[in-house]
Amino acid sequence: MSLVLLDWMEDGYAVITLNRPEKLNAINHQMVQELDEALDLVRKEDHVKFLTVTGNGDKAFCAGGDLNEFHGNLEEDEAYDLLAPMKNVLYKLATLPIPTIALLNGQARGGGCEIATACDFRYALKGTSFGFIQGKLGIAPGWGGGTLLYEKVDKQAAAHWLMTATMYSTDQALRIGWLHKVYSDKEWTMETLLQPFLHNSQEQMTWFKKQYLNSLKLDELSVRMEEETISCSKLWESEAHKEAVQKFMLSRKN
Ligand SMILES: CC[C@@H](C(=O)O)C(=O)SCCNC(=O)CCNC(=O)[C@H](O)C(C)(C)COP(=O)(O)OP(=O)(O)OC[C@H]1O[C@@H](n2cnc3c(N)ncnc32)[C@H](O)[C@@H]1OP(=O)(O)O
Repeated sequence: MSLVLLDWMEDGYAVITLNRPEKLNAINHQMVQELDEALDLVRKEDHVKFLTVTGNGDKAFCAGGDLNEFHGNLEEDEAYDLLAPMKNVLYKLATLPIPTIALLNGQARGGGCEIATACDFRYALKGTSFGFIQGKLGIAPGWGGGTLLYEKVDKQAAAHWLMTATMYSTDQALRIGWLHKVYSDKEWTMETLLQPFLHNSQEQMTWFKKQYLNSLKLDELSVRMEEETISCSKLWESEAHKEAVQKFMLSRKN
C-alpha cells in the first residue's frame, strides 16, 4: 500500500497526502522513500502551479518520526543514517521550484512540524495544535526543520519554540507568523483554501517562488540543515532520549 499519495488536480495543482492515519501519519522509512519519489515527480511536471501537503484522517497531519524505526537505542552513526534521508527530502521540499502549502488538517508533532515548516505556507484547521516537542525527548529537530524554522519566523520566536518544546494552539502559531490562516470545519474545502492561488499562471507561480528562493542563501541553508542532522544524531545517544522513547513505547503496550 502507498503510504504517500500523489494526486494531480484538474485546476493545475498537485496534492501529497501522508497516508498512514492509523499511526497518525508518523513517518517511517517507506514514507521517506515515497515522499522523495513524489517530490521528484512533481518537480518534473512543468504544468503544475503549486503543491499542497496534507495528512489523511481527522486526527493528525503528522505525529513525527515513527518511534518504532526512529527508536531510542540507535548509535550516533545509525541515527545519522536514518535522519539524513528525511533531511534531504525536506531540503527538496523547501527548494521545490513551485510554491508549497501545508494543509494542517490535524495536530503536528516533532517531525510533523518540520515537514510543515519546509512548506512555504501553512493553513490550519481550527482546534489543531502543533509542537516542536523534540526538546522534551532529549533531542532537537533532526530533519533540518529547526533550521527552516529560523527562516520562516522571527529568530527569537523560533528559539523560544524549540527550547521550550511546548504545544502551540492555532492562535499562538498565528501570532508568531508560523501559521498563515486558520479555517473552521465548514470552510475547510479545497475551493476555499486554495482559491487565492488558483488565478495565478504556472509562470507567475514559478517566478514568485524563484524570487523567494533567491532571498534564502541556499548553499548555506543546506550546510546548516546538515549540521542540524549531525547534532541530533549526537543527542540521540543521550539517556534522556532513550528514556523518553521508552516511555512512549511502554505507554503503547498498556
Ligand atoms: C524521530 C524524528 C524526530 C525529528 O527529527 O523531528 C521526531 O519526529 S521526534 C517526535 C516524535 N513524535 C512523538 O514523540 C509523538 C508520539 N505520539 C504521541 O505522543 C501520541 O501518539 C499523540 C501524538 C500525543 C497522540 O495521542 P493519542 O491521540 O492518544 O493517539 P495514540 O497515541 O493512541 O496514537 C494512535 C496510534 O498512532 C501511533 N503513533 C502515534 N505517534 C507515533 C509515532 N511518532 N511513531 C509511531 N507510532 C505513533 C500510536 O502508537 C497509536 O498506534 P497503536 O499503538 O497501534 O494504537
